[in-house]
Amino acid sequence: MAVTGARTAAIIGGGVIGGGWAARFALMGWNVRIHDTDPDAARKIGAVIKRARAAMPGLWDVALPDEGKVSFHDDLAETVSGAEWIQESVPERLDLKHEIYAAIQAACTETAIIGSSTSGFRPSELSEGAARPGQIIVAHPFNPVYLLPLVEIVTGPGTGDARIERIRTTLRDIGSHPLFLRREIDAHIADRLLEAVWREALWLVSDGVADTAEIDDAIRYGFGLRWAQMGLFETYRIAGGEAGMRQFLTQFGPALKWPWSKLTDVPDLTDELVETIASQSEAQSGAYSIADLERIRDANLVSILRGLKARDWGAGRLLNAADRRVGGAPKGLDAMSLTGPLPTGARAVPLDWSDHNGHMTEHRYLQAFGDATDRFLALIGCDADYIARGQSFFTAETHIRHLSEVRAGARITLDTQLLLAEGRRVRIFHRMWADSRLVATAEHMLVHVDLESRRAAAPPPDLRDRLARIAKAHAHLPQPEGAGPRSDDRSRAKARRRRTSRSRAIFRAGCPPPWCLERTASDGPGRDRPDAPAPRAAPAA
Ligand SMILES: NC(=O)C1=CN([C@@H]2O[C@H](COP(=O)(O)OP(=O)(O)OC[C@H]3O[C@@H](n4cnc5c(N)ncnc54)[C@H](O)[C@@H]3O)[C@@H](O)[C@H]2O)C=CC1
Ligand SMILES: C[N+](C)(C)CC(=O)CC(=O)[O-]
Repeated sequence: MAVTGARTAAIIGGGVIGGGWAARFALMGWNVRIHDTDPDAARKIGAVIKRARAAMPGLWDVALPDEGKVSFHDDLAETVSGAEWIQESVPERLDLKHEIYAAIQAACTETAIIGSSTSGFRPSELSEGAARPGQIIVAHPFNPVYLLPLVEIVTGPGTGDARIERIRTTLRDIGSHPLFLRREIDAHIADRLLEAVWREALWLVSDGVADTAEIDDAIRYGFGLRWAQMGLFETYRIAGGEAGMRQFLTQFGPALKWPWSKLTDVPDLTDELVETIASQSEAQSGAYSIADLERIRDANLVSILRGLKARDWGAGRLLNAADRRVGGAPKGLDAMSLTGPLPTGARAVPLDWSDHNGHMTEHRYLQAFGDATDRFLALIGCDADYIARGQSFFTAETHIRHLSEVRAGARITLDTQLLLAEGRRVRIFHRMWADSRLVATAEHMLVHVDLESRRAAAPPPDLRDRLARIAKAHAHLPQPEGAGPRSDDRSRAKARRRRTSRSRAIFRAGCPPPWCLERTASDGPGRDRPDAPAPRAAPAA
């Protein structure tokens, strides 16, 4: 049953949270065995995994491992036998959880980690009467488990250093962020905070101060936006002005003694209050089904997380580190075969790259091809250090062909053929594949430039040598279908165009002056124009 080399996770209870765990493990390449007493569990988890496939892999800017095999088992012992990580996500009832651990420990290996998704029980409560108490820990995730990185870890005295290290590395391997609690408390850290806000929100409704939509607006238009990127303490540090946190505490400390919040006082969930909240919630969100809301939530979270990723901040920084772990160090040119197009990208299509037609939108093709160009340039030595030393390539011309559609979550790979490396000019041809389907191609004309003068300049010998090595190998490859004419035909055509339209073309706003791009090392100084403007195209890197 197991795919060779893949690790195995067992999920006991595959509801909202167990389904999310199953999706995260499977999409990170683990084989996943699921045991759930609900006969409808396979359908429900299938829907979660489908949603996760569209949303999760695109959070990474590198390709994730091949998806693991997901299987369903009626027998709990069969589910957990030989599994490395066993995640219990049955309803929040201590007696039920105890029953489940007894059955798990009778069948699992002693080295397996048994994590509980419990929102509030402590490890000492969970492991009461267990055969091996140290084996059971709290691993509390956040919904949706396949997108949110946080997992609160609460261990007990018997957990042991070696197991703690395995918990840390395993969760990092699946792209999660383990937050180890210093000691056990009811409801860990996050649910303690959430519960306080939740209680206040219920009081606000119960007291008729606000309805459910108004309370949600207070969060999503205000402090909710701040919390996603800086949390509470960093946010309030800024609110103290230049004097920071000390000033904030001095200024707002007294308010803590005022009756602003109801703290542990809980409103009675009378039938009337339940009806009030349920009908307000229906008026607020009833236009959407739960499945619609889950899709909208996932798309919003992906955009927020990818935004934070671009800023390399908070959860985004975490994801960038996960990219480096999953993608590993990129191969250099010397480690590559040059007999075919060079591999220049592999990733999944992010959810927020989709448009109203339900497939990857136009400008994201340019982004994916632009990333492939950057990778190609890094391979020939034009990397961040090279650019910092004052030289780079600018893209002067791009031609993209869309051949077949791709949807969010689809894995795409890119490869690059060098068509021309002559003087300052480099012409490359990228192909984008989804499985074995050619979905798009892009041809780019790049010009090597001096970043000080902003003008075309000959590349240095080491860079020219690497280009020449690739060019020699790629000269044996057939001209790709859809590529522009070869350089000889191109030069002749351009020369013709130059004769007829040079004066009109040069100064058209935003257009790179063709004569500037066409100059080659063999052009000689006689063709230099003292009034030549710099190429105006976007930088490639
Ligand atoms: N829903 C949430 O937002 C979060 C819940 N949690 C925790 O995760 C755990 C599970 O919660 P949910 O997924 O929300 O509940 P759920 O009700 O959606 O899922 C529970 C699943 O367990 C299955 N189940 C019940 N008895 C079983 C048994 N004896 N053997 C195998 N499967 C059994 C049910 O059929 C169901 O599919 C709870 O401990 C909860 O506190 C943690 C984080 C967030
Ligand atoms: C409401 N809840 C206590 C089950 C919430 C959690 O445990 C975490 C979450 O995802 O909000």
